[in-house]
Amino acid sequence: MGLKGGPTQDEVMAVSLAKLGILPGDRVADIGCGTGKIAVAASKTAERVYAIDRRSEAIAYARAEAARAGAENIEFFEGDAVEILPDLGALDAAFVGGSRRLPEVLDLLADRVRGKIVVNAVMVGTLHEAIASMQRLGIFEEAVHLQVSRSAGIAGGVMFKPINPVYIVVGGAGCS
Ligand SMILES: C[S@@+](CC[C@H](N)C(=O)[O-])C[C@H]1O[C@@H](n2cnc3c(N)ncnc32)[C@H](O)[C@@H]1O
Repeated sequence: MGLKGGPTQDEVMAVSLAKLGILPGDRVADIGCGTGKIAVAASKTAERVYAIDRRSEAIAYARAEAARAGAENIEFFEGDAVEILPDLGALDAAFVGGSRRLPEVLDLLADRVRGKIVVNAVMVGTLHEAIASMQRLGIFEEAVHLQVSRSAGIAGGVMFKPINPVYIVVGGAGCS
């Protein structure tokens, strides 16, 4: 794919979506939507998905991916999530793939999300920020370290090649 940062690896997305537990009728935010991969996957179950990214090239890319997938229930927002979230109202779940201003983003989500908040972190600093913010807000549930290796061909045989490890941080029950 031609976009810096993403797409989320299939196995990481599968665990993240399982932790989000999106239900039919849900309103879901994908914060830092990048390629739109999570937004498109969430749109298959959710009623409405709000895909937010501060980079115009990410929004353009994600829009094209959504059109290709025939996903008509995704609304796109270009800008920082901290500026956009206050206008969205209540949400049922939120996926956070972007780490800028993470403590502020989590403050806003804790007030708005009825269900789960799932953060994907690649950097240890982001992992710490996510856990510390969720603990401060009283919404921290668990963190998962996901290390996946995939089969790859070698000299007529099969070996396993690791993909980059990802931390999946889960929070919830911030707002009722
Ligand atoms: C690692 S990429 C996300 C990958 C995406 N989940 C995918 O599957 O393609 C992180 C994205 O988050 C965006 N981002 C980071 N912090 C943000 C914020 N506070 N508000 C909006 N977008 C943000 C970046 O511009 C970048 O496109």
